[in-house]
Amino acid sequence: MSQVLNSLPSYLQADHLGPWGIFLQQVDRVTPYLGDLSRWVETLTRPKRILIVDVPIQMDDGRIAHFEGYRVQHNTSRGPGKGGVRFHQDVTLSEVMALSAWMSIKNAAVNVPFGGAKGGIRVDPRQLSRGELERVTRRYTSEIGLIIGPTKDIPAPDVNTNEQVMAWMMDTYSMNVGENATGVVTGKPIDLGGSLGRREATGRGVFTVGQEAAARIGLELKGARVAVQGFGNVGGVAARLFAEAGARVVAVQDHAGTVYQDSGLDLAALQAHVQRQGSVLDFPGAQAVSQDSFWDVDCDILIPAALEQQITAANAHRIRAKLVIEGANGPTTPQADDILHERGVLVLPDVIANAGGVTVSYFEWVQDFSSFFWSEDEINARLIKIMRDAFAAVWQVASEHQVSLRTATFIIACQRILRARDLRGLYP
Ligand SMILES: NC(=O)C1=CN([C@@H]2O[C@H](COP(=O)(O)OP(=O)(O)OC[C@H]3O[C@@H](n4cnc5c(N)ncnc54)[C@H](O)[C@@H]3O)[C@@H](O)[C@H]2O)C=CC1
Ligand SMILES: O=C(O)CCC(=O)C(=O)O
Repeated sequence: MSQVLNSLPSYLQADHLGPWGIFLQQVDRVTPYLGDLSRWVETLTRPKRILIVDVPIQMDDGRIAHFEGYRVQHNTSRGPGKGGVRFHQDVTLSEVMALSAWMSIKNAAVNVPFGGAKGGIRVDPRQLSRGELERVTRRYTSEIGLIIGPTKDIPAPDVNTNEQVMAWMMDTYSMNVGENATGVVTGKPIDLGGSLGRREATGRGVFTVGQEAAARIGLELKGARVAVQGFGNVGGVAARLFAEAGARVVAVQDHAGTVYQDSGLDLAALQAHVQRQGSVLDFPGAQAVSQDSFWDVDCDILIPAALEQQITAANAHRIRAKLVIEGANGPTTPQADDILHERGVLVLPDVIANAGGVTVSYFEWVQDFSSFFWSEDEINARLIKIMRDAFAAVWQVASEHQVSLRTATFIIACQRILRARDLRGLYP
């Protein structure tokens, strides 16, 4: 690690092997390409603002339960903080810090006028009743209300949060400030100022850049074998779009199980099964395989669309895909990245591959401010153009510097962020 990283305060150094540590390693890799702007690079290694909140609620049985919540604003040089909120039993500060930093990079990579932020609550929402979930959401929103707002920091859905959670967040914030603040969150229901196309946007972005990358490496999508980890908002939509393009989705893994079908899974039936049963487990007609065997599946395209640190030095050698498209944030460790690179596997990094969601969140925010709503065709066309242009720029920088697509995305994004920082200057 460089001297910049050694000079960090202890709470930022605590977790070199966790997600934040991975982000720091990624910054280390990009620094040599930043020229004069590298004098500002330490900015990226110190989140602007970290808020840790206690979220007490009354459970249905009368007990008082406390949950730990976070909101981290990594960088706001290019605009208000923007990024999702995750409800998961394993959420940590390191994770939320890294996720907020990847938002800064992602937002700059697709050039939407936002900084990076992210939030989370350390809670397993599957263990909560609907009433408990609503109380946790509303209390958390009030607690982070100190720092969020339509021009300050705008949350959105992430793992285990959805349109309903965004509706509760918007309503709570609006009640607290005494006005209808639809622009405080994105990913809302359409009836409350949400945008057409937002629900599918991340998966559509994954598919769009996947299409571009496949064309560059001569991989025909028709008949291509696809394996997807995570069958939620991102993985579910991406799988469907690849299947619609003629690919065969042969394996799907979620938190509870892995299903495999050599002839291709019936995704509509699988989606209905998940709605009913809560997971892909026991999907009729498919073969159940162990969680670990997922990495050995014979496929051309692998889409990790669940959580961080899934592709590691322990399984990267086993991956048979030619193309990995990171729907999830941070699914590949730096060691695994190097192994895949040496093996000639092309990795489309999260910071560009899953930027479709925040791109349509940007459209939603703009529509809320203007109270003028666009058609779904208009939204999808604008989304696809932004994703294709961003991909082309990343591809060009990667070729120019002979670096990975991840480092190329970081070069473009860090230059934009640090240029904005430089232009703002220091006060006084
Ligand atoms: N929702 C969005 O718009 C965006 C999400 N992302 C990222 O995409 C990833 C997935 O997010 P969503 O689809 O929104 O979440 P989701 O909550 O809709 O779905 C998550 C999926 O991952 C599965 N999963 C959870 N733990 C797992 C494990 N240990 N092994 C295998 N599968 C597991 C769940 O069963 C579920 O199918 C996350 O990394 C998130 O940060 C990135 C950009 C935008
Ligand atoms: O739509 C957004 O604002 C952010 C989505 C998100 O959390 C992500 O891209 O990881």
